Amino acid sequence: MTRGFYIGRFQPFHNGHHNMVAQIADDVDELVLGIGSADDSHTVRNPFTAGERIMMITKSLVNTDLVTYAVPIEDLERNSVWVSHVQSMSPDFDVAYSNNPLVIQLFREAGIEIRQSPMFNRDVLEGTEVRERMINDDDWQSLVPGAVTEVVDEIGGIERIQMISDSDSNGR
Ligand SMILES: Nc1ncnc2c1ncn2[C@@H]1O[C@H](COP(=O)(O)OP(=O)(O)OP(=O)(O)O)[C@@H](O)[C@H]1O
Ligand SMILES: NC(=O)c1ccc[n+]([C@@H]2O[C@H](COP(=O)(O)O)[C@@H](O)[C@H]2O)c1
Repeated sequence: MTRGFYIGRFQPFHNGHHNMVAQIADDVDELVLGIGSADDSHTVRNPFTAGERIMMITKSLVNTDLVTYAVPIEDLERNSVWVSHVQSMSPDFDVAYSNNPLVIQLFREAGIEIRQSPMFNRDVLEGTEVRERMINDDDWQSLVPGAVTEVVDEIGGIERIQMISDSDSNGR
């Protein structure tokens, strides 16, 4: 039995993340999805709460042939103890997945196996691009699983991100 760990901010969970999970599913029996920056929400860069991101992920992966756990992980001021913090919040895992250079470095230094994946269609499958389209009333729905569109509708996500962007001093 192998359990993997995949961390991201998932703001929102998009088709690039979904493809990455589909690929990871070939390697592992179970997967923990770490919801990074769990303490942040209501900014342009991090518009959705940890709870909202749990809904997006759980509903998007309902038909995936994999046991999944979504676990919120708050940020820390100290990178040097971040991996221990992650381990303290997550079910045990054998291998971590990320394409983020800092995350890769921290797991490596902690002696944990880390795997990267190719980027899928990165010119559009990027959280920043999805959020820009939400703000500008462009087509963001084609970049995310159908379940994410439903969650964003349910929580009034478009109204929220447009409001934040209007009043904004938060970075994108
Ligand atoms: N299109 C993609 N294909 C493969 N992996 C991706 C893709 N987009 C993001 N990832 C990876 O998924 C993980 C989580 O990504 P993250 O939540 O930061 O999304 P992002 O699209 O990079 O968002 P943002 O633009 O908001 O920073 C990171 O390791 C990231 O490199
Ligand atoms: N010191 C820390 O709190 C620390 C260090 C490395 C990564 N992280 C988090 O891990 C997540 C990585 O996800 P992304 O690949 O989506 O950036 C982010 O939420 C990031 O803030 C936090």
